[in-house]
Amino acid sequence: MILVFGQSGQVAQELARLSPDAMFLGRDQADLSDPDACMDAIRAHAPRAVINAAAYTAVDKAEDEEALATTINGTAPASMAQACTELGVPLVHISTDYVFDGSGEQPFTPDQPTAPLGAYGRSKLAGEMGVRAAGGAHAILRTSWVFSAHGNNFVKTMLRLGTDRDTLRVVADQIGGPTSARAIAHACLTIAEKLQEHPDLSGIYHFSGAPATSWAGFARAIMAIAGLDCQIEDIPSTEFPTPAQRPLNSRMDCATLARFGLAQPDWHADLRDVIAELKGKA
Ligand SMILES: NC(=O)C1=CN([C@@H]2O[C@H](COP(=O)(O)OP(=O)(O)OC[C@H]3O[C@@H](n4cnc5c(N)ncnc54)[C@H](OP(=O)(O)O)[C@@H]3O)[C@@H](O)[C@H]2O)C=CC1
Ligand SMILES: Cc1cn([C@H]2C[C@H](O)[C@@H](COP(=O)(O)OP(=O)(O)O[C@H]3O[C@@H](C)C(=O)[C@@H](O)[C@H]3O)O2)c(=O)[nH]c1=O
Ligand SMILES: [Mg+2]
Repeated sequence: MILVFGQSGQVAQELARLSPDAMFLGRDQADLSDPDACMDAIRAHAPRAVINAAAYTAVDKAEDEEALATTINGTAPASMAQACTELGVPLVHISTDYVFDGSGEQPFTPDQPTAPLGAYGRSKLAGEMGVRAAGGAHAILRTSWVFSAHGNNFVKTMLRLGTDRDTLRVVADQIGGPTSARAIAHACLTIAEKLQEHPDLSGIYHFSGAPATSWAGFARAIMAIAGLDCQIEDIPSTEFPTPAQRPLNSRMDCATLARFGLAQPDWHADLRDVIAELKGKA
């Protein structure tokens, strides 16, 4: 059995669709603010692989709650990895582009130095280090700009705002790869299967949607596909102040994912699917 931490999140819900036989632990079954409980859950269920799809993802709020974010995103994954190492089963752990400082214009490779700009990024980096330190079979999958029909995400925010407003001001100097939760879930399952036979493939991998765009570019695509008459005005990040600073360059080089037979997903195609799904629900 594959054990998944997370139940209500974007990636967890897509994992449930693709792999209904997996076991999903929501907050009630395993609270990541109690890392020992996560360790105990793995020991108790003795799965053949573990996927961690739960995290503290409120980027701005993390600035005020760094200790809690660090327990959930740093200590809990480290404890999961220790339990997985004991059992000899692989852990697939999801991380973020926000571990980088966003300098330059080239895509970051997995081995490039990290330097998070905010508390969320620091907490996720702590998780990466904890997972690696446990010394077992693992994949750290760094992804970015996750969207889906569930939960909170930029696509749903834009659809909501775009319905009421004629224009929206959106940052155009942060560049990255929007990634569907569906594609991430598929990648996690593929990697979890392969790592069981090939623990030598352990390491950090990048997985983000292509082609790279800005949040403003992504917003325009959302309005176009949804048929909403809302103009997107390009603004610099300096005109959209937020408690946490975001990286300007979130481009990630995903080439090494080919080791698992995975390529970058086309976010346009996935965005069409998500918007169609949301329209179906409405
Ligand atoms: N969202 C994004 O844009 C990006 C996300 N990532 C990473 O991808 C992964 C999946 O993110 P995504 O699906 O978007 O996340 P969501 O924000 O959609 O969901 C987060 C999940 O974590 C759970 N969770 C939060 N705190 C706890 C806790 N203390 N104990 C147990 N569960 C908890 C939530 O449960 P509940 O519903 O009960 O709160 C929820 O199921 C994370 O590792 C995230 O860091 C990486 C790049 C971009
Ligand atoms: C709503 C809105 C946002 N923005 C900007 C703010 C921000 O720079 C950008 C995206 O807004 P969000 O709130 O979705 O950003 P954010 O929550 O920081 O998204 C991040 O979440 C974490 C979990 C990750 O790991 C990252 O990969 C990334 O997806 O758009 C505008 O410019 N105009 C607007 O009207
Ligand atoms: Mg957000």
